[in-house]
Amino acid sequence: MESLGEFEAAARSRLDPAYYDYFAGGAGDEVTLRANEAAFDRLALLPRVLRGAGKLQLDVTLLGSHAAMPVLVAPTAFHRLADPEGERATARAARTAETIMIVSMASTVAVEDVAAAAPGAELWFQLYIQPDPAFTETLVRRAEAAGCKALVVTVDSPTLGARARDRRNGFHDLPEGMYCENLRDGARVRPIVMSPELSWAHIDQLRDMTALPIALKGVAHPADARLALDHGVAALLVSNHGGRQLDTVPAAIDLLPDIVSAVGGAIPVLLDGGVRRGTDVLKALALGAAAVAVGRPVIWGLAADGERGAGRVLSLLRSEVERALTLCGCASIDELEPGMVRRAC
Ligand SMILES: Cc1cc2nc3c(=O)[nH]c(=O)nc-3n(C[C@H](O)[C@H](O)[C@H](O)COP(=O)(O)O)c2cc1C
Ligand SMILES: CC(C)CC(=O)C(=O)O
Repeated sequence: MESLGEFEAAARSRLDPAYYDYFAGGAGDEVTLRANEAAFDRLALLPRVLRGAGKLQLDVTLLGSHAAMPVLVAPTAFHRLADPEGERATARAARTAETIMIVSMASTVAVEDVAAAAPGAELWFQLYIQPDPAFTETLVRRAEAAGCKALVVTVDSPTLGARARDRRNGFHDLPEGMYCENLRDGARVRPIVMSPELSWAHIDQLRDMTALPIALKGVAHPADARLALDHGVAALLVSNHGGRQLDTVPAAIDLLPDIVSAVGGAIPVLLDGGVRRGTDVLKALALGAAAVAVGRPVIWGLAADGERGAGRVLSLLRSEVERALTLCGCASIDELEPGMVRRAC
């Protein structure tokens, strides 16, 4: 398969339609879901020429973790719905691509087992802070012990987005025998609680609880980006949750410039949402992202062909980034700058 679009088609033909809809769908009228991809298409790249470019350089170091390319695996739930090996397969694919996998708190393989399946993989852990601080601490300790190098706290989910496809399909529970393994607490599996009561005080408490760097995922407003700096956050992930939470939030790539300017280089800014081509990666990096993450494309790879499919998605993106960078007259991703991106229409 030669493009991420083909992986989605292959995944769709293999998946139970209700699972396909869960993975593919968004909230409300899916305005934001569509906008994420469409906004990349409205941006044009302006290449430089005759630059005597040297050897390609795609490596990035983020929060002390190394990635051989500026494309990370975004945290997505329920990988065993796509492949029996689930997150084990994803972690191995990420390790082969030498990139960072952000393990979802809602993974269907326990974080310890994800780590054990892919020794040497660079893992971060995505956390929904739970109202019970003792349980949040249990999750943090498990992520630390499993070797995760950062916590990615998702802050765009004070409640779950309204997902019409799931309602229509009656999809609200994992099938028999599949669980959110990180939510096990003795004999029971706890539900994930999304709470509107979370505040910056919870971020401060988390900072006191752990030495791991904390990234916030889902910051959209520049004022919140500035507050994040005041609260010692180590990175921001600009994201609208792939259009699955509040509908009609702007496309992720359209949110990026204001967040980058609010942060003023103090901490790295990452982005996810709608990245489907190497050229999308370049646009985000040129506009100031330190790296991007991909959610659905990895799931499509996983559903199409397990570890190999997820690996192929990542290697396709890598080769697209390499070619686009060379065609832009650049050797290193550090040479990308805002002047190379134009609004196309
Ligand atoms: C099926 C699915 C499950 C997701 N699960 C989580 C999750 O557990 N935690 C989280 O913070 N974000 C979750 N997300 C959001 C992703 O991390 C990411 O923001 C989004 O997928 C990026 O958009 P993209 O799919 O267009 O690349 C999920 C997204 C999808 C599609
Ligand atoms: C609610 C979770 C289990 C997963 C999630 O964040 C999502 O489906 O977007």
